[in-house]
Amino acid sequence: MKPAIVVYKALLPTELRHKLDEHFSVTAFDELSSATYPAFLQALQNAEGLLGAGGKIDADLLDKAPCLRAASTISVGYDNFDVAEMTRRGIVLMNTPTVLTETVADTLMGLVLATARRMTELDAWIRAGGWKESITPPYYGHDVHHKTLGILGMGRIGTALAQRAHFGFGMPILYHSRSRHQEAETRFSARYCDLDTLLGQADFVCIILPLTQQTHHLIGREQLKKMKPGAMLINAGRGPIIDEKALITALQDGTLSAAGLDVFEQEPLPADSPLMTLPNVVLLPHIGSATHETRYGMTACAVDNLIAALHGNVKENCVNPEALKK
Ligand SMILES: NC(=O)C1=CN([C@@H]2O[C@H](COP(=O)(O)OP(=O)(O)OC[C@H]3O[C@@H](n4cnc5c(N)ncnc54)[C@H](O)[C@@H]3O)[C@@H](O)[C@H]2O)C=CC1
Ligand SMILES: O=C(O)C(=O)CO
Repeated sequence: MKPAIVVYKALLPTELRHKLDEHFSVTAFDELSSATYPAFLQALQNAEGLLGAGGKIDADLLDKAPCLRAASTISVGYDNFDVAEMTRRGIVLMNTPTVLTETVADTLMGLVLATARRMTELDAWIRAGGWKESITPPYYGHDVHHKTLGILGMGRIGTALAQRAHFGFGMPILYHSRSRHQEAETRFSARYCDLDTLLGQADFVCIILPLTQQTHHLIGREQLKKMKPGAMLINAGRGPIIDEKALITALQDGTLSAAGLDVFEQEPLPADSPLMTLPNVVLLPHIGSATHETRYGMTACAVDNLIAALHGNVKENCVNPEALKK
């Protein structure tokens, strides 16, 4: 008999659904809503595998899935999973690094440009009947090329961003990360420094860190005050890395000149968030990796990851290899 799996919020292309069907007995939920949630919980009771995106996968939910052996997330970030609890139960967690790296670095560079050159504000301007004659110096943007870029998190995506900034825009690069990154230093002349130095010297601070206990609210009121006057803050890591209340105050009182955000403390961003009305903010709805090509690559990778995990053939993309030993 094929192992039972539950797929949620995965939007599987036909050929990937067929691939899963060859290996597993699949129960799929395109959306998780109050209408579909009871059936989802019911299906979890026999599921050996779980594949999907988002959601809070904690001990309570794992209790509802007593047969679970592997979970495969269509993302590189896995802060929504209780990894320690999964490892304790011998449940393998798989993710999709690498396939999305270049696309997310493109998004970050796009956010830097859109924020510095006020692209969304000027888009709204022209739609409201404005034209360039009415744009006076207070509405001008700022140069990006040759300005100093600060990268928080010199991992896969941070390095791809450094490559773009160095070769495409001639930007000097500062970075702060858990450890030194030789390739970024050698190939892109990136300079390692502590957080305060980076905040004090960078014209653009780009966050592409994972959300962990250590990075939660890493950027708060004190850190925002340490940023160089006129500097801009870009976040595509996870929303709670920035204290969003402090960010809003800094944007309102001029401590921070502008921000470009793909991620938020609460997602979807609440309609009454002050961020919605601030002109000096560029907002994206967590679409860092959302291109046709990359989302296909991520979904294909997550499918292969689950097949490998449930067939005891894991070679890569395992978040908690200790679980394999249980
Ligand atoms: N907005 C979006 O759509 C997307 C967001 N992401 C986010 O980007 C994150 C990074 O992705 P990758 O570059 O593939 O991961 P990675 O693991 O290659 O890089 C993360 C880097 O952060 C550093 N780091 C971790 N904790 C730190 C700390 N406390 N202090 C300083 N540095 C620390 C690590 O040393 C590493 O260099 C993901 O975890 C996810 O949260 C990723 C993809 C898409
Ligand atoms: O992969 C991730 O971590 C995302 O946020 C979505 O691509």
